[in-house]
Amino acid sequence: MVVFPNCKINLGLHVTKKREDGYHEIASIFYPIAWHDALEIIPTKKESSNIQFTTTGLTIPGNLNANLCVKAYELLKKDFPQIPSIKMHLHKAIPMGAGLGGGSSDAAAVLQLMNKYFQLNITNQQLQKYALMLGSDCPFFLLNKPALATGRGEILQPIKLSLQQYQFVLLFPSIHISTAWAFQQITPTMPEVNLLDIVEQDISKWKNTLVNDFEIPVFKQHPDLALLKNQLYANGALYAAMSGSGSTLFGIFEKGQVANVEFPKHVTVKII
Ligand SMILES: C[C@@](CO)(OP(=O)(O)O)[C@H](O)COP(=O)(O)OP(=O)(O)OC[C@H]1O[C@@H](n2ccc(N)nc2=O)[C@H](O)[C@@H]1O
Ligand SMILES: Nc1ncnc2c1ncn2[C@@H]1O[C@H](COP(=O)(O)OP(=O)(O)O)[C@@H](O)[C@H]1O
Repeated sequence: MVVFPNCKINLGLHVTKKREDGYHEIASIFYPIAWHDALEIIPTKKESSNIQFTTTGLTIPGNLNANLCVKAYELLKKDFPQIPSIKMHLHKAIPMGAGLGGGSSDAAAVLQLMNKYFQLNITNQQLQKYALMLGSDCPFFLLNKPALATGRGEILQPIKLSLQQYQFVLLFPSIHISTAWAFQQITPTMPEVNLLDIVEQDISKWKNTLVNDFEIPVFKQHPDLALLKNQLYANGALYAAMSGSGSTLFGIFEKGQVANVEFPKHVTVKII
């Protein structure tokens, strides 16, 4: 069985509080974006290990056994020993360390796929708990609809927000940002604005109101990213920002406006 996990962008992101457990409270609007990996699971006869995991596409840093897909399999296998041995293949297309949540999306897909394929009958509520054990972004991908995220990112309030009439330009400048490092750069503060109020307004108003707290420290470390954001606006973006802890910048354009846009050669450009 093959599925195609997608990524997300953050429309506004505030880091509001540091918690006792080392994580931070955030407030952000998560919006799904149709840039996909591909993931296949095939049950197999029991071999030396429970899971044979292979990848193609972009090279994923770190040991294969540390991959979130393998961790998701092992997490369920611990509680559901009836899960058979499997072959799992991931074709990686979503950039990593990019603020797009690709790894979390893959992990959420493994949880959902195994629940369905092996008829584990895990409730949505329990799946959300497993997902949060794998990553703060992971529960969002079980919902995969526009939502206000609070807490670590797992308290999700679905919202009515459709940006289907626009085109998205995503720019990945091949800079890998560590999420843990990005959080450490921030002094948490409660925002004076309300994200839900802002996204209800016309997109032309977002430029001066919708803020990602990570932009200041990440742009300070990588000034080229601020230039790329400016380029998105110079090319006619209605709204432009960094996604999550970076380094991907996105611009939201009127359809048809994107054809004339040009960006530096070293940047991966995805138009959706
Ligand atoms: C910043 C956000 C915004 O959507 O996304 P990305 O930029 O990574 O895509 C998320 O909060 C990232 O979620 P995710 O990438 O799943 O993070 P995790 O694996 O849970 O945590 C990685 C590290 O980031 C820090 N962390 C993460 C989430 C959070 N609410 N508070 C934190 O302090 C912790 O130091 C943690 O050890
Ligand atoms: N399936 C996976 N896809 C991508 N990265 C993974 C995966 N499993 C583990 N990782 C690790 O997680 C890191 C962050 O990846 P990712 O979730 O894509 O970043 P971000 O949340 O910043 O978009 C990677 O550099 C990699 O070491």
